[in-house]
Order: sequence, then structure tokens, then C-alpha cells
Amino acid sequence: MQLSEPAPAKLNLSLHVRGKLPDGRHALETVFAFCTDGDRLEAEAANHMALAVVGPFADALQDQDNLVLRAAKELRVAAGVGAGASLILHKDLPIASGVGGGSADAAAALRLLTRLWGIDPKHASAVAPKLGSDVPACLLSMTARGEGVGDALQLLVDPTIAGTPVLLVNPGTALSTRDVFAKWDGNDRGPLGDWREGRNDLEGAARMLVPQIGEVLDWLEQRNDANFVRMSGSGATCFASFENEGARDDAAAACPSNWWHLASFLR
Ligand SMILES: C[C@](O)(CO)[C@H](O)COP(=O)(O)OP(=O)(O)OC[C@H]1O[C@@H](n2ccc(N)nc2=O)[C@H](O)[C@@H]1O
Ligand SMILES: Nc1ncnc2c1ncn2[C@@H]1O[C@H](COP(=O)(O)OP(=O)(O)OP(=O)(O)O)[C@@H](O)[C@H]1O
Repeated sequence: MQLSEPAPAKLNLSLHVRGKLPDGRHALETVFAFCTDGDRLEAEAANHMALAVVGPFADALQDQDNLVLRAAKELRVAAGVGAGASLILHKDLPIASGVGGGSADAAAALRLLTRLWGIDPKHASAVAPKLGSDVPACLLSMTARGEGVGDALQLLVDPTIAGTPVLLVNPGTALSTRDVFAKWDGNDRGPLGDWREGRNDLEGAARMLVPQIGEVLDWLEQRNDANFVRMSGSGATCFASFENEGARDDAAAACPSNWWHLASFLR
């Protein structure tokens, strides 16, 4: 039997960086939201562990250690499972783009293999933080406030979020999360209250590395009925929420062809 699991794209509606921690990572206050679109993972029972990657961004991943396999191996050890799995990842999200693609894929693997192997979900929760700061949020894939390194989560009930039409736009340049944090200016600009009034404190650092982010943000600001425009995570993907689906689709149709875009909804 083949099982399938979505790996929804992650957005940081706001992202405040509050300081540097002793381990070199950064203390964050963020609101995570998720899209109704993203990557997708399929699995079938097998004796061995194997992964095939297909889809528009598959080639960029062929030669490296995939977070899906790391997640599968860590979960197998944590839960003491002897079985394997044959996995297929449909890679539709750009790599290193601030929408948590790798984290979403790893989280999807944890959920999918928990079902396939019939194991206690507590093992997935225990493994998630070891795979990356965004993986616990992606495991949840529900609107949440994140603190600590982004892994201390509290569900956020906000009835204005689900169903909002959004357009994600990336100028086509991969951006390393580590490099962006390294360029953060070290200024704590204060806590995050309401996400609508927040900021993305990594925007300045990301724009130093990829100046086209400024062009994408300006372009989104100029779209009709765009009412909330921001960069997600460490960039370079930016997004706008729209008053209605038609306005979002008009913006998607006008998007320059050398930029990647995804028309979706918040879930
Ligand atoms: C920027 C965000 O996307 C916001 O949600 C995340 O904080 C990044 O999460 P992620 O991609 O899962 O990142 P990780 O794989 O854990 O870390 C990549 C690198 O980003 C930096 N990093 C990450 C998270 C954090 N709170 N502080 C950091 O300084 C570290 O240099 C780390 O080596
Ligand atoms: N399945 C995967 N999908 C994407 N990247 C992966 C995957 N497996 C491993 N990686 C590696 O992880 C790195 C981070 O990729 P990812 O797409 O998660 O970044 P991101 O979108 O900037 O994430 P975040 O918003 O969490 O910072 C990539 O440079 C890539 O080398």
C-alpha cells in the first residue's frame, strides 16, 4: 500500500531575532504559518531504505544528503524499527529559499513513517529538533508562535489566517540560512507582539547577499489588493497576502518569468 503526505511550504509571518545564544544559534520570536501547497512525499513498505526525488527542483538535490533520509534513519533508530521504506519525494519548492522546504520534507517523512511503521508519534516529536530548527514547526504544520531557536511552539488561534490567498515569489537565487544569520547586525529591535505589526529582522542581512530581494518586495507592494508583504525566513522568498483569489491570480500572471512563484492559500 502506498501512503502519501503533504510537506506544506512554511512562511514566517514575522521573524524577530532577539540575540545570539551560547551555541552560536539565535534566539527568535516568530509566527509560523503554512501554505496549502508545497512538496509531497510518498512511501511504501520495504526491507531497505531508499529515496527517489522527482519534480522541478529534483536535480538540485541529487548529489547531497537528503533531510528525508536523515529523518527516516533517525526515526528508525529512535523507535527501534527494523523495517525500511521506499520513498518518493516530489520536490516542487526551491532549495534554500526560506520556505522551509527541507524542514517540511523531513517533517513529512516523520509523519508518514510514523503511520507506515505504526509507531508512537512521540518518537517523531523527539527526533524533529535534531534535524533542524524549523522541523518541529513543520511537524505541526499549523499556525504557531515559535520562540527559543524556533522550536518552542505555541499554537496560535487567529481566524483571519486560514484561507487567505498568498503569492510566494523567489528571485531565483539560493540563500544559505547560516550565511544570512552570520550577516545579522546584532541589534535586538524588540519583542514580537501582533504578527501584523512585526518585522523580518533577517531582511537586511538577506538583501546584502541577494539585492534582488528588494526588487521582489517592491514588486509585490505594487500589486493591486496586496495587503501584507514580507520576506519569509532567511529569504530569498517573499510573499504577499491578497484581498481575494482573483487579485492574487492577476499578480501571479504578471510575475516576471525569471522569478519562481507559487499561488497558494494559508492553511
Ligand atoms: C530562519 C528560519 O527559517 C526561521 O524559521 C529558521 O530559523 C532556520 O531554520 P532551519 O533552516 O531549520 O535552520 P537549521 O538547519 O537549524 O540551521 C541552519 C543554520 O542557521 C543558523 N541558525 C538557525 C536557527 C537559529 N535559531 N539560529 C541560527 O543561527 C545556524 O547557523 C545554523 O547552522
Ligand atoms: N529535501 C530537501 N529539500 C531541500 N533542501 C534539502 C533537502 N535535503 C537536504 N537539503 C539541504 O538543506 C539546505 C536547506 O534547504 P531548505 O530548502 O530547507 O532551506 P530553506 O528553505 O532556507 O529553509 P528555512 O526556511 O527552514 O531556512 C539546502 O541547502 C540543501 O542542501
